[in-house]
Amino acid sequence: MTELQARAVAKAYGHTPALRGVTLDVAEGEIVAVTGPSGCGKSTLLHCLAGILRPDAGEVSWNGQRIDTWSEAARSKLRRTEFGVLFQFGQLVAELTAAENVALPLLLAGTGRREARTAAVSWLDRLGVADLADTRPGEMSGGQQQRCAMARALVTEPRVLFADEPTGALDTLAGEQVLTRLVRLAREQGTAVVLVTHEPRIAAYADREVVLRDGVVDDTGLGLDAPLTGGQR
Ligand SMILES: Nc1ncnc2c1ncn2[C@@H]1O[C@H](COP(=O)(O)OP(=O)(O)OP(=O)(O)O)[C@@H](O)[C@H]1O
Repeated sequence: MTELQARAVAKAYGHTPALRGVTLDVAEGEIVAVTGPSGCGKSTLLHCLAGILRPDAGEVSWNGQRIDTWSEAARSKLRRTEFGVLFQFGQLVAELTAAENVALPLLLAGTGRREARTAAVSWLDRLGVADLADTRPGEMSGGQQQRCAMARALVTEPRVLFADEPTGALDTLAGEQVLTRLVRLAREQGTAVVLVTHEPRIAAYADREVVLRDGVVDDTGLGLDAPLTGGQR
């Protein structure tokens, strides 16, 4: 069943068009990689799908309901409940321990402290960093921080996780290890993932790859192997 739909989504920053009519469906539990050259609109599309940005034209729907017309408060609530968002730099709160960081979305949703802590430690364990529960981000490696950020993005068991180059700050091997774990955990709990990445290797973990080029979906079927006429890969 299609849960998330973008219809002819367009978005410009001033006179710079970023998206020029993108149509895309994400089914329940589907893992979709969004790839394409730098500047082709990947992050903008992710932000529009997640309700962070409002498109200038077109529609974004979730479970058959149009969400791009919702208020900022309603879209923000959706991101705290049914959606999860993960960026390249995990953006952990420096003053909080790993467990406190991961528990935060649950506490904001009204879960009790003890229950939130238990769930946080369990997710840290699933990401392989339970031993860091009482450690602050400043004392962790980049990969460890990113695992904690992933635990925090998954602890609410979102229906869709939006991840923008989530391992971009890690070296290839560390990035791939963290990502395979993320994909496995998402599959286990039926979370759909929209994953923005530059890396064709990483896109291989997805069920489907959507290639953007100059703000539109490239459906030539040539993907990233197509010769480029401009821009960088
Ligand atoms: N805040 C902004 N203000 C102005 N222009 C922007 C802004 N964000 C993005 N753009 C422009 O919109 C276009 C699409 O940017 P976007 O970040 O969505 O691409 P991307 O494919 O994610 O790029 P990258 O792979 O380099 O991260 C680019 O031309 C970019 O320069």
